[in-house]
Amino acid sequence: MSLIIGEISYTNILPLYYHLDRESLREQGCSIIPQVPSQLNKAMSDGLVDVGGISSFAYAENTNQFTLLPDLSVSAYEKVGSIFLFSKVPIEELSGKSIALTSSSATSIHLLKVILERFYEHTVSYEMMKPNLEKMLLDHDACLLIGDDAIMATWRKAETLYQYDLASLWYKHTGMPMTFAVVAVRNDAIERDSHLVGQLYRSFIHSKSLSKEKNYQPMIQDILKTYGGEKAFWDDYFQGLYYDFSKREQRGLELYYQLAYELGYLIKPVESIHLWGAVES
Ligand SMILES: C=C(O[C@@H]1C=C(C(=O)O)C=C[C@H]1O)C(=O)O
Repeated sequence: MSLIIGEISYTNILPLYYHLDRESLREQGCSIIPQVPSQLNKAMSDGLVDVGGISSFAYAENTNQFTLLPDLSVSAYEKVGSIFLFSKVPIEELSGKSIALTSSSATSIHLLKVILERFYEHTVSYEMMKPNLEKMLLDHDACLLIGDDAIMATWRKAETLYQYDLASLWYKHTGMPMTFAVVAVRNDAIERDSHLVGQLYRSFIHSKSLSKEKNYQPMIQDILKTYGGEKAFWDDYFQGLYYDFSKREQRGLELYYQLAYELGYLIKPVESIHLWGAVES
């Protein structure tokens, strides 16, 4: 019995992992692998990771192989605070321009495409690049960064750049929340080790509840040591993120999947979001 657990190496998902009972999971043969979302998405779809946080877009590409753990996500309503388009021109003027996209993302790069193509009717060229604001903007008109790369970039970006929060743009045009990450488990891992998946699930829920109960302290104290910044910034950041996955967040995600499918970014439509233990209707 063992599980390989993926852990997104960005602070946004930390409340789900911070209070995990790592000791007990390790004793039962589990290992935890920290990687950026795009790497975890691939590792999970290749069967190298069994369970963990992944891009919500990656779930849509693997609905036949993955099941979602209920009540867990990284979602945002009016702002996310760590997924930004940095642009040399206002967003309305991006048609015909080139945009560099961070290679660490799957959800946000497709969300940006949906927003620009569907809501602004822009035709834009894209290039995937390693996350680095300065290098990305050398040969491009705009760039998309996520996670801590985006946060750090806001701390040092030039005043001349326009900055757009993708959750705010999505909310403005749809009135819906956006779910960036979900916690998925491979169906073969459920068949093999459902007891351990259950234990891990309860530990995720415990971590989420305890993180909220403690108002994200002492997690923020640790983040300050690693990343710096102001305590007030991190307090505000975590207050703006939602870690539940209620019907409302699911409806927002379904709309995103539908638009991504209509624009050809998903090969198959997502018929339904499959939650572990949920009765199929
Ligand atoms: C909230 C964020 O969401 C992240 C964005 C992801 C993506 O774009 O694929 C994947 C996982 C999330 O942790 C963030 O990057 O800040």
